[in-house]
Amino acid sequence: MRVAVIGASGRMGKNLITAINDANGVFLGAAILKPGSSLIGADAGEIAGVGKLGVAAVASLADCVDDFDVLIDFTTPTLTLENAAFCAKHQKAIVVGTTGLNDAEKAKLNEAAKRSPIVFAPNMSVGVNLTLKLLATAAQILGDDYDVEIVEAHHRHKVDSPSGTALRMGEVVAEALGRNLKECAVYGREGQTGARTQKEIGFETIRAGDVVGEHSVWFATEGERIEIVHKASSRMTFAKGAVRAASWLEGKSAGMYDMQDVLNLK
Ligand SMILES: NC(=O)C1=CN([C@@H]2O[C@H](COP(=O)(O)OP(=O)(O)OC[C@H]3O[C@@H](n4cnc5c(N)ncnc54)[C@H](OP(=O)(O)O)[C@@H]3O)[C@@H](O)[C@H]2O)C=CC1
Ligand SMILES: O=C(O)C1=N[C@H](C(=O)O)C[C@H](O)C1
Repeated sequence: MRVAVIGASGRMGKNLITAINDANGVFLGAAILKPGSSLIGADAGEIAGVGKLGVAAVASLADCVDDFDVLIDFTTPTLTLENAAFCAKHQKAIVVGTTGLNDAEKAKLNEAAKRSPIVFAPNMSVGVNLTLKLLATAAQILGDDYDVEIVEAHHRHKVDSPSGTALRMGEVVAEALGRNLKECAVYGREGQTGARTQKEIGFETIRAGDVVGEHSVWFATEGERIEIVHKASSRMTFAKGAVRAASWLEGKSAGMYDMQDVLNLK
């Protein structure tokens, strides 16, 4: 399977090229950079630091449309939507790791998934996807007596908050408790907020230094507290998951899938 990486010189882009190079059964078909990048024409393997791979970086998907079967996209919401529309038009599968899409943008991605298969997940690591299962179980057992708070920390460059993973964790817990996250989420308290309400789910965000990604979900009541914690120490965990998703997409029909589908966790 030939895989293309867009945003190839980004934090995830370089890890994705490395993960594709390490994997069996997939190889790098194309690498796409922002138009105007000084790296256009450079070897994608050298951009990623894995040595020459014989794939010169290009400035658009149109420049490499015949060179890939599946695109991996960890970029920005606006660009991801353009890429998904391109893939739908050209019958290519796409793995989307981009976070920070609003509801309207997610609806557009769902439209594209009617024409070609998409794996879309805010976190591609096996550990986080297992954690989502643990959270649903914990919430079902603990019920409304336990206050739920979600704390996440990421590097100083991250542009969206809370993280896509934290929001997905909130959705999973809310669903297990029979709540709608849109109605019960509270983001970053400040000032005279009043006492906590029983059914709110709180989100706290830390942005600092080079933190790869940490998520901690608290279930706290009088007398005890459970914390379910996931800490990523390398972006390769996300990249390997995305490459696994790309392989899994081979032969799939159009539709919207997530990492729970890829990992058979549903
Ligand atoms: N689902 C998951 O498991 C994970 C998701 N993410 C998400 O992935 C996204 C990217 O994160 P990260 O890699 O840290 O961010 P980066 O900013 O490092 O990477 C984004 C890349 O996209 C490039 N880009 C921007 N515009 C274009 C364009 N028009 N054409 C081609 N490339 C373009 C940028 O280029 P330039 O630098 O030149 O602007 C940059 O290299 C975020 O939404 C993040 O939250 C991150 C990790 C894991
Ligand atoms: O921007 C990041 O770095 C990450 N983003 C994802 C998110 O928003 O959940 C996943 C991971 O935690 C790293």
